[in-house]
Amino acid sequence: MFPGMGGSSFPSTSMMFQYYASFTGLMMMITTAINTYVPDQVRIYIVKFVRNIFYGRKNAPNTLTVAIKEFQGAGGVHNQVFEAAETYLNTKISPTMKGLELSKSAKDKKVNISVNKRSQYIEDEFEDFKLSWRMVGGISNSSSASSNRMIRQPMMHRPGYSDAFFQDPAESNEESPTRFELTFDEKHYGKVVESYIPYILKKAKDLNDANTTLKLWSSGGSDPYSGRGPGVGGGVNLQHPSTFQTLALDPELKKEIIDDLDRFVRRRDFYTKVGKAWKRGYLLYGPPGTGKSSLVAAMANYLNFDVYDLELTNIRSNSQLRSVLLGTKNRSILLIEDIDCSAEMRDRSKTEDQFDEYGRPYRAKQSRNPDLTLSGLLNFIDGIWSSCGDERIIIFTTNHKDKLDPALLRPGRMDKHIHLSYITAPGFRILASNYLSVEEHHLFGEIEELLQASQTTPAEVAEELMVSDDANVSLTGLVQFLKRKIVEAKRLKEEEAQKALEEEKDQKETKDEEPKKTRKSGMCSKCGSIKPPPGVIPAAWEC
Ligand SMILES: Nc1ncnc2c1ncn2[C@@H]1O[C@H](COP(=O)(O)OP(=O)(O)OP(=O)(O)O)[C@@H](O)[C@H]1O
Repeated sequence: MFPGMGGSSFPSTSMMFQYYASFTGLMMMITTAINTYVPDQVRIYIVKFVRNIFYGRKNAPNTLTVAIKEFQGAGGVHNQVFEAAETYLNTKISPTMKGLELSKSAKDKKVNISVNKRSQYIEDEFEDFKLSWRMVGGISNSSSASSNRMIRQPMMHRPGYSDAFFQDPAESNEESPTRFELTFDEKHYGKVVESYIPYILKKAKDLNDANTTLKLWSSGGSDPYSGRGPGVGGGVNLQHPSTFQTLALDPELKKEIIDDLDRFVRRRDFYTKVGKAWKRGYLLYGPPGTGKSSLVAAMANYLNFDVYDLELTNIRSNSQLRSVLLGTKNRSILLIEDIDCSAEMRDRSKTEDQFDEYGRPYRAKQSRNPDLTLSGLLNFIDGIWSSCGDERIIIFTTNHKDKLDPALLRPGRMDKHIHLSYITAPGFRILASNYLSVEEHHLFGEIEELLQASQTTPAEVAEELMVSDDANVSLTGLVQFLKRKIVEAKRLKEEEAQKALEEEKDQKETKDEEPKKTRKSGMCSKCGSIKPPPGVIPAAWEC
């Protein structure tokens, strides 16, 4: 009979709770005391002892823990196994887990559920054995601190696997690199390496291919040595809605670009066979507002590639550039915009005008690295990508192809040059359909004629089409805008012609005046020498 049970042989429910609470409290106290006062080596012994009681000395599993670091090697290249594990483990979520996170971007079709992997063990089963995952190390924050606490409490978690976590307690400090620890019975080592890890890589690739949320990484602002990744700041979801459907481009050009991309992603074997890095370079050029950035986003959305926006002005040294490049993932686009605005990338033989032909001031984009030249940058990218990159695209954009360093324009340097120009009738129809949902309208004919007579960018048309949801209002506004634009262009042209005429006249007058001036000042009209030869009258002599 239990104390406090009265005449009954079973404890009451409230008594049961009391016993349970006391037992749990006692266990917690013991655990805390062990963790605080018992040295690690003694704890290992206790864990082994308890494990042998559970399993018997012979049957106790010998667990093995392997570390999968976020970055590999001294250069800090992304470890594909780590990336794959991160993606894969989100499929192992159960509602009882701690740190569940829900998110949804405007682009996602459904709510994404992920889990804070630092806060717990995630169990998995493969074929006939079990494995346990946990993320440790990295940035010092509360969640990593809590994961470190778990390392120090093996008795509270999976006695069979505990001693592996004691292998190197010092490694678990908060400054250690972020990594996954994968723990399993060592007899399955071969299966893990040969089957389980390849299975995770494949599974993660399938998941990534199906996932439409792309990332835009920027090299701007973040400190590459802060430990938050090698030089590329935290990625933000790329929510640029541009796709090949929404892009106002001539259909042939659109098809050409899509075919080129398809061909590129299909040709892994070809690149391996010819011993070339699997990469492709595009130079997008054209006036502002013709859709260069929109095309980059459409390409990323089409291929499901992340975009790394490399801001050259933030690059201070070659080692930083190297670090940034090494931080880029496979299946990604490296974007370098407005390459002509970077003084180092310009053709130095061209005059440094203050304004471009579109009336826009040149943005002073000076790399902080005086050693960085265009050919240096290109060689660097080639070298790094040849050795460690796969399935990469590099895109340069410029408003001024004519001002670029010829090194970039040399045949074979960029694989494809794409000219984005002023809008044409098919492009306009795409925008009208996207913005106003109209496929046909009585003003279309007039608008198409006006577009032909003007140099109008898709950005300008898009702005007019957004004025009202009422197609009549927006299209009438567009007609007026185009008419004004044509009148204005005509006026500017006349003004320029007038100016040119006046300049020509001035030059002629100056030329006519020059000999007179020379005579007046007593200078030779050919060589400019001031002293006339002896016996020559200053007003009329020549050497
Ligand atoms: N070809 C296009 N198709 C659809 N929309 C476009 C196109 N070009 C421009 N736009 C619209 O104009 C906006 C600005 O265009 P975008 O930034 O892509 O031009 P850009 O050529 O990159 O300009 P810049 O040279 O100034 O960087 C886009 O957000 C989009 O709304």
